[in-house]
Amino acid sequence: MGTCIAVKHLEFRWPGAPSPLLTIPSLTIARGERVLLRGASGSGKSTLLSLIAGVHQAPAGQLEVLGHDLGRLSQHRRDQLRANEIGYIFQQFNLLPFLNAEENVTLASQFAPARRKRVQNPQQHAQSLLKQLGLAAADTQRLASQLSVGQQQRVAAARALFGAPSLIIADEPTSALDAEHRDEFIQVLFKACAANQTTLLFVTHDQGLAPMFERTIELSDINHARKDDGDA
Ligand SMILES: Nc1ncnc2c1ncn2[C@@H]1O[C@H](COP(=O)(O)OP(=O)(O)OP(=O)(O)O)[C@@H](O)[C@H]1O
Repeated sequence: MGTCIAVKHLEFRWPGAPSPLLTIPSLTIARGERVLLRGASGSGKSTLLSLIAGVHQAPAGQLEVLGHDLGRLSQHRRDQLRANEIGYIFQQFNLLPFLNAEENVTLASQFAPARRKRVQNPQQHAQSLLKQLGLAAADTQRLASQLSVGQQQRVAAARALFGAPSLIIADEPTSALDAEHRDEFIQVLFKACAANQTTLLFVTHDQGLAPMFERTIELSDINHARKDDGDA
């Protein structure tokens, strides 16, 4: 199966902070795994995601993503790896309001040559992802600003899945949904990931989601920095 994410002795402190936010001796996530990362608000979940996505760099320890040691890559190479291999679903979706749903999805390809190469027809691929995620055909041509929150969430997921990236990082993408829509959204996300052996790292502080996932990681269990602080 292989390894998707391998962390060893990772340490990260925000500039000016009195102590490290993250001290993680070890964390391994296999390729194709669907993992829930849970932790209290402010415990460092988004920060860990930004390290895995190569947005920020940890000064100490080792962080390998899809076989690449991020500590040895330049910012440019990390940006390339993220664009080509990591689909990110943000808490606030970050859709472009003046583009329609389909255009928001295909836009991803313009910055990611490897993802673009894996797709023969971007429009068709976007339509098929949006359909799979439950967006009605007519809604794919509507501006993102005119879609409901739940519909925007589906578009954000389709954009992340465009071009079959190896890893999907989802940062609390269901926080605005009711329980029924939330479970349905997660199921379609699972289906889309399973189709491509995509690893899913899904972050939440919602206790109720754990039974849906293969594995739940409690950040307070793996992060020794927070344990020392006693406020995990
Ligand atoms: N860019 C930044 N600069 C300095 N400190 C930051 C920055 N981003 C986050 N922090 C701090 O790092 C800590 C963890 O924040 P983070 O967003 O990683 O937590 P989280 O677990 O994702 O929280 P939530 O569930 O509320 O989204 C907080 O104390 C926050 O203030």
